[in-house]
Amino acid sequence: MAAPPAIPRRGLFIGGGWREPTLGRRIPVINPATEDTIGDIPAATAEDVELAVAAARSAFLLDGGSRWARASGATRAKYLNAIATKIKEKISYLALLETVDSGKPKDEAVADMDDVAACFEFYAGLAEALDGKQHAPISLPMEEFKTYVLKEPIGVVGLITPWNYPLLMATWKVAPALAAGCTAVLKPSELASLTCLELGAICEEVGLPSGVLNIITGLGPDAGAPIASHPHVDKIAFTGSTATGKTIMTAAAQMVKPVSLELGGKSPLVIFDDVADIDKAVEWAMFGCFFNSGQVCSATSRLLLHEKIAERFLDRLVEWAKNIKISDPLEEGCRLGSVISKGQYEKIKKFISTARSEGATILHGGDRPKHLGKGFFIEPTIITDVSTSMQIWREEVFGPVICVKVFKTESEAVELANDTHYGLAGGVISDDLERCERIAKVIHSGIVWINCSQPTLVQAPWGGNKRSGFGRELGEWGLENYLSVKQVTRYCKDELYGWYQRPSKL
Ligand SMILES: NC(=O)c1ccc[n+]([C@@H]2O[C@H](COP(=O)([O-])OP(=O)(O)OC[C@H]3O[C@@H](n4cnc5c(N)ncnc54)[C@H](O)[C@@H]3O)[C@@H](O)[C@H]2O)c1
Ligand SMILES: C[N+](C)(C)CC=O
Repeated sequence: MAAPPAIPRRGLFIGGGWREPTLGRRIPVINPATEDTIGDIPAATAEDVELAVAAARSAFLLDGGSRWARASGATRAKYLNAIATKIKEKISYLALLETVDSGKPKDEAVADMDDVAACFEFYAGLAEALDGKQHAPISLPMEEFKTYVLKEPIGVVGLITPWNYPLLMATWKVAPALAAGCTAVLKPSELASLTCLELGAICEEVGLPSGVLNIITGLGPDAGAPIASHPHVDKIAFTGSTATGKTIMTAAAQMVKPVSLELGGKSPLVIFDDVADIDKAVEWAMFGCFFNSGQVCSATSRLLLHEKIAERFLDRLVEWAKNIKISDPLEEGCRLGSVISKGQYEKIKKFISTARSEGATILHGGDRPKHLGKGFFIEPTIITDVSTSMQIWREEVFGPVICVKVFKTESEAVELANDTHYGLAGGVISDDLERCERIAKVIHSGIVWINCSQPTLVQAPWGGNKRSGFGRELGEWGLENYLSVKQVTRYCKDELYGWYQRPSKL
C-alpha cells in the first residue's frame, strides 16, 4: 500500500501569495476511506472574495492589459505549458493527495492528473493558435466598409467546481480561461480542495503573474455565493448539482452576467441482444457506473437491457461486480474506493432503502462491504424490478448504484433512454453500427458513446442539455466560453457617405 502523503497547511492563494482567511476559520479535511482528520483548509468568506476579485481585476487591467489579457496567446501558452510540466513532475504526490482527499483509487487519481497535464497543454496550443485567428476578415457584399473580428477575454471569471474530480474539473475551467486571457477566482469544493491549493503553489513556482489565478477555499454559501453575485466578476462557470446551478443562475441574472452550467445527470446505457461478447459489454456497464464509485456526472446509471440477454447479462454483471477489489484506495489494485463523505454515504444508503421500499430488488450490493469496518464504502449495487416512477430511476444518486430496466424493441429503448429531465450523456452497445448511429441521433443528450461508456477527450466538446445545463467545455468550445467576440468595422472611402445633405458654406 502506498504511504499517505504529507498534507501541506495552505492559506488562500490571492494576488500571487498566501494569506489566512480574514475571519481565521478553517475546515477539517477528512480522509473518507479512514474517517481520520488529516489536515485543514481555509474557510473563506465574502471579505476574502473581495480581495481575490480585486486581485484578479487589477491583474486583468494592469498596464492596459498588456501583461496578461492583451499579451499574445503565445506568451500565455508558455505559462500553461510550464504548469503542465510541473503537474507531470509532481504527478505521484498530487495523485496521492487527491486519493486521501476524495477516496478515489490511486490508479484513478493518477489518470486524472495525466488528464490535468494534458488539458493545460491542449489549451496552451489553443492560446497560441488564437493569435492567428485575430483580425479574421468578414466577407461583405459592399466595398465602402471593411470588417474584422477580434476575440477578447471576457474579463474576471468566477470558477466554481465540485469534489468528484477536484483538480480535473477545476482545470477544465482554469486552463481555457487563462488561455483566453481572462483572470480568475477559483472556488473548489470544500469537500476536496487539497490539489487545487497545490495548483496555487505551482502557479507561484512558474511565476504566473500575480492575481491571474486566485484560489479561494470555503463553503458554498460563504465563499461561492459572493463570487456568483459579485459585480466585478464578468462570468461564472459552474460545475455541480442542478440545485446549486439554479441558485447561481439566479444570482448571476441580477447583473445579466453570463453563466455556463455543467450539472447533474441520469444517463442511460442501452444494450442490445446482438452483442457477441457479453463480457465486453458488461465491463463498459461497470465502468459506466462504478468508476469513481459512480460519482461521475455522466455515469450511465440507468442500464437498459434487451429482454433476450437480460438474464445472462445480469448474471455476468453480478459475477464481475463481486470481483471488484474494494479497499483502501491507496492499496495496489483497488478498483472501488470510498465515497466522498459521510453525508454522501448516508444519501446513497437512503436511495437504496427507498428503492427497496418502493418495490425494487437489490440484486447485488447495497451495503458497506463486510471486510471494511470504517470508511465511507458502499458495495457496487445493482437494482432490478425498477419502474419509471421510482426515485431510483428519476434522480441522480452519485454513487455506485446502477438501476436496470428490460426492453423489447428499439423504439421502447429510445423512449426509456429519453425518460429523464437530464440530458448529459447516453450510450448504446450493439454489434449493428447502423443501429448505434440511429440511436446516437435520437438520444437527447450532449454526449453519446457507442460501444463504450465514459471516455472523456480533451479535444471533444463536453456538456449537457435539459437540466444537465448548457454551454460546452473542452475542445475549442471550452475556449469560446471565455472569449467575447468583437466586430470592428471601418468606413474606407474618401468621399462622404451621402445620406444627409451637406449644408451650404454660405
Ligand atoms: N456536468 C458535468 O460536467 C459535471 C461534472 C462533475 C460534477 N457534476 C455534478 O456535480 C454534482 C456533485 O458535485 P457537488 O456535490 O460538489 O455539487 P454542489 O452543487 O453541492 O457544489 C458544487 C460547488 O458549488 C459550491 N456551492 C454550493 N452552494 C453554493 C452557492 N449557494 N453559491 C455558490 N456556490 C455554491 C460548492 O461549495 C462547490 O464548490 C453532481 O450533481 C454532478 O452531476 C457535473
Ligand atoms: C467528465 N468526468 C467524467 C471527468 C467528470 C464528470 O463528473
